[in-house]
Amino acid sequence: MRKVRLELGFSDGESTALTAAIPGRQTVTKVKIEGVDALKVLVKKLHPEAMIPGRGTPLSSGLDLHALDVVKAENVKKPYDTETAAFTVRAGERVLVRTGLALQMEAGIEAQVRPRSGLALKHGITVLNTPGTVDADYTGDVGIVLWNTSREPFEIRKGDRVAQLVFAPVLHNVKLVEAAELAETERGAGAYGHTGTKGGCK
Ligand SMILES: O=c1ccn([C@H]2C[C@H](O)[C@@H](COP(=O)(O)OP(=O)(O)OP(=O)(O)O)O2)c(=O)[nH]1
Repeated sequence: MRKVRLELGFSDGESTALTAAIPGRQTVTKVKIEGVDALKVLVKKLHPEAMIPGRGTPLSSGLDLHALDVVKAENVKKPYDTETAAFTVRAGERVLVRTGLALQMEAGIEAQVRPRSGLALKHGITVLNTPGTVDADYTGDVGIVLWNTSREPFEIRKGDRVAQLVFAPVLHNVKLVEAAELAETERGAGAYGHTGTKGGCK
């Protein structure tokens, strides 16, 4: 008989350890967790035509974000333009795609705005500041800084899924402590190609 130990850490810093006996030389191949609620993130429509994002498949990391309108940088504060059905992003141009949605997240969660790979590969459409950071305490429109890297204009219709939103854990309680010296490491100050590109790592 062998024992395995599982430790659960909670958001308030508490933790609990569970110990279970497993017979003989068997290994644990599956851990099933029940009774754990999904993390809830509030979403508010800032315009009735805004669309709530969803996952393509249950285990998709991202929820696809739908375009409500498209504005240039100087017009981000303007009211939504829901009269225009299709917006053209010129070759090389960057725009803000507004979703008409606002979020409210608990401390410890951030949302990241990321490109969709199909649009990137087929049309050269990416998110310029990827991953865009949506702070837990930001309650304005979730925007997508979209960049048409191609030589062709790209059309965005209202409702198109042009980027994806990934929720991720983030540490807020990190304190920078000034130090005169840092401990020695194998890498030291080596960076920007320090380990090369050929062959395997040692
Ligand atoms: O792709 C993005 C990036 C940012 N934001 C919103 C949410 C985020 O919380 C806020 C500020 O983003 P960030 O900190 O990246 O921008 P900044 O240029 O540093 O502005 P600020 O001074 O407002 O923090 O803008 C988006 O909606 N989409």
